Amino acid sequence: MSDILEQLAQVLEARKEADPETSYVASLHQKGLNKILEKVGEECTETLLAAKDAEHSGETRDVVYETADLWFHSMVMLSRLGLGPKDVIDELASRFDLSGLEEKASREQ
Ligand SMILES: N=c1c2ncn([C@@H]3O[C@H](COP(=O)(O)OP(=O)(O)OP(=O)(O)O)[C@@H](O)[C@H]3O)c2ncn1[C@@H]1O[C@H](COP(=O)(O)O)[C@@H](O)[C@H]1O
Repeated sequence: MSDILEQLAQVLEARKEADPETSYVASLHQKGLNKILEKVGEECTETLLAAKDAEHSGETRDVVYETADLWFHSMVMLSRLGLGPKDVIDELASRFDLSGLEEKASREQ
């Protein structure tokens, strides 16, 4: 799994107990789950608007920026519920059919 996602998850855990005056993540936790979900919804809308613009303009920078905001707020939501990026990565991995790749690797040896 991405080291960055895992390191960010560790920072998010630590920020649960931080000062809401100085930590954005702590301020979200102080406001509660509904505020965190509101931010996930906002970032989702901003991401899809950026994607629609990108299809017309060919400029993809905003899509990457808004998707990072969406992933970040989704990670705060997961953290709030005692989950982390590993839970999602494991779920994706369980859906991923590795059989074709393993077969190809053994042919190449
Ligand atoms: N990756 C991020 C990150 N991405 C986005 N944001 C914040 O998410 C918010 C995005 O919301 P908006 O775009 O709606 O901006 P806004 O109008 O300021 O937000 P609201 O007032 O509506 O809540 C901004 O305040 C950004 O600063 C982030 N804040 C923090 N992090 C990471 O989280 C770590 C802990 O942050 P603190 O809790 O602030 O120490 C940091 O070290 C960073 O690595």
